[in-house]
Amino acid sequence: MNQLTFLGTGDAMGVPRVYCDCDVCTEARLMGENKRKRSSVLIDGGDGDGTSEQFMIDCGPDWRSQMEDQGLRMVHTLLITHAHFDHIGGLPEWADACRWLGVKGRLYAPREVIATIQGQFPWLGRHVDFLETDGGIELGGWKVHSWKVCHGHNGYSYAYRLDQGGYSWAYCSDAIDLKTSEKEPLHGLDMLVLGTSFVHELAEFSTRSVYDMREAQELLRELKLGHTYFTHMSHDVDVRQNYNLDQGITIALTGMKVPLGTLKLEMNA
Ligand SMILES: O=c1ccn([C@@H]2O[C@H](COP(=O)(O)O)[C@@H](O)[C@H]2O)c(=O)[nH]1
Repeated sequence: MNQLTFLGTGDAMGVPRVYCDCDVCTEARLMGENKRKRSSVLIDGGDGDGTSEQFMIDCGPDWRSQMEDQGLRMVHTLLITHAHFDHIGGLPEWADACRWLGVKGRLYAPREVIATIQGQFPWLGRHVDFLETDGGIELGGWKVHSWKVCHGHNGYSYAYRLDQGGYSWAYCSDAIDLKTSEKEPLHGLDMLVLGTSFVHELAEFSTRSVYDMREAQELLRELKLGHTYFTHMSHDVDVRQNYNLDQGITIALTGMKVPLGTLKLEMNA
C-alpha cells in the first residue's frame, strides 16, 4: 500500500526560529518534539522495494537533512506547489544530487511555477526535466490534479489532489480564505494535508497568508471529509498541548507515516 511520510511540518521559518527563545523554540532546541523542518512529504509504495514510483511534494531548504533523516539517497521526482523559498530552496542541492548520480530529475509543477523556478535557478535545466501538471498527470499510479489556491498576502499557491483506486487525498499547505471554486476539489476526500501556521493568528487579516487552526476547523466542518493532518506550523503551535481539535484532525509530526488507501480486509471462506 502507498504511504505518505511527513519530512517536515514547519512554516516558512521552521522551528526553532532563529534567535527566538519562546517556550516552543526552546523545547525544539533542547528536546525536539517541536523541531519542525520546512513542510514536505514523501509518497512511496511503503514496501521499500522501489517498485512504485517515489516522489516528494516540495523541496525546501531542509531537503538535504530531510533525506538524511530518512536514510534516503535520492528521490528522482518532485511535485512543487509554488515558488516560494520555503518550498523550493532545496532545488539546487537536489539538482546537484542528480548531477552526481548522472540522472535527470523530474520536476512537476504548474507551467507558471516552472517559469518562476527557471528564472530563479537558470542552471537547473542541465540536470532536471521540467514537466507541467496543468492538464493533469499520472504519477506513481496516482491521477494528479493541480489547482490554484488563495495564499492571502503572499498571492497564490497550488494544491494537489491525488486519486487512485477510489481513494482520494489532497495536499494544500499554503492557503487561506478559499473561494467556493477553490474548495471544489477538496470535497469528498478521504484525507487532506492542510497548512495551519498558527492556532489562532491575531495579525490583521490582510497581512495573513495561511489558515489558522480555528479557521481550518470551520473549513473542515463544511467539507466533511475523512481525516485531516495539519502541517506548515510555526512556533505558535506546541505539539505537547491539547488544542481540543475536532475529531478526525491530527497535528502531523516529523517522520509520521500515513497509509494512503483503504485496507481491504480479507474474509475467511
Ligand atoms: O515571492 C515570494 C514571497 C514570499 N516568499 C517567502 O515565502 C514565505 C512565505 O511564508 P508563508 O508563511 O508560507 O506565507 C516567506 O518566507 C517569504 O520570504 C518567497 O520566497 N517569494
